[in-house]
Amino acid sequence: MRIGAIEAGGTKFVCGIGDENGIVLDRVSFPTEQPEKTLGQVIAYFKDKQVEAIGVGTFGPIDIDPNSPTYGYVTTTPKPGWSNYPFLDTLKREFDVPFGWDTDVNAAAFGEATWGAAKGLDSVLYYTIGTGVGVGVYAEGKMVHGLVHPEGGHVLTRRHPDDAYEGFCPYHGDCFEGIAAGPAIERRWKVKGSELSEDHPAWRMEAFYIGQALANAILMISPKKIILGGGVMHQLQLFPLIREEVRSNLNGYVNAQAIVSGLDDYIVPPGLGDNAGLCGSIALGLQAWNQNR
Ligand SMILES: Nc1ncnc2c1ncn2[C@@H]1O[C@H](COP(=O)(O)OP(=O)(O)OP(=O)(O)O)[C@@H](O)[C@H]1O
Ligand SMILES: [Zn+2]
Repeated sequence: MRIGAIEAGGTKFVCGIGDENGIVLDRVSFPTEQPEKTLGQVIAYFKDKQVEAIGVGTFGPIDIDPNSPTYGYVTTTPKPGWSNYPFLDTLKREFDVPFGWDTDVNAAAFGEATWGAAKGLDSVLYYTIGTGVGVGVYAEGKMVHGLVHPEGGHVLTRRHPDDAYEGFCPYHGDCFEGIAAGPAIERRWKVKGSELSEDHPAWRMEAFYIGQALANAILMISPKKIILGGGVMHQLQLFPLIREEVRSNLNGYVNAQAIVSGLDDYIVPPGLGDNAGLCGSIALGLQAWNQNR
């Protein structure tokens, strides 16, 4: 079967076709511009693709409450043109198929639980640490929705004693995203993260912040696996440093094998690699199709 998938990011859109096993059959990508233009490209791409469902995993914040009059809207984003934009309705007008709709990170968590590093688990957290920080929560076999959706990038972390950087979050300054996302690394050290050497002190400081956010999440959600993706996590030397910080923050309090002796398998990169987002959207589309049968 052919499932359409849209991974809508703040900088680029990825559209693709996948099958019911999460295999990506085709993909294209274009920059995120004004919604009329970008969604026009999305519609043109899917026009002749004969998909049976479409899954959308998108940047947010978004309205995911099916009973809300603005369900399927992007809500308060500063992204020019996208604030209060009826993203989902624009697509529904063109394609008479079931639609799945969730945040990019909830979708990625779902995709990883369906086909990736958390395959078979009913509980996983997915972090993307890139231009921003997003957290997807999949718990008890469902993507977590509440008042809105989880916004775990904006939790507060204690400051590193040697860190003078003020943070860039327009809402909170030095929240976790403000102090640990890619732009924070670049502004603090005056060089792009990708150009810092593997043993630069930046990575210990980065792990210090990520380790706190993860320890908090472990205490609050008790996930069975934590997956860390996004541009910054291409720095694989971060993984052992983060595990060390998590161990030290929890300090023996959480008595589970995964924490006590299994952190190497507990805090891991995406099993689906750079397809985590797109596969998540395929999984959303497949779920919508199944619910509609
Ligand atoms: N190899 C790398 N090492 C360190 N930082 C990197 C690396 N590659 C990209 N980054 C940083 O990650 C950020 C881009 O993140 P990503 O590639 O996940 O894109 P994005 O989709 O725009 O981010 P987001 O998921 O927040 O929308 C930039 O700040 C960039 O400097
Ligand atoms: Zn913030």
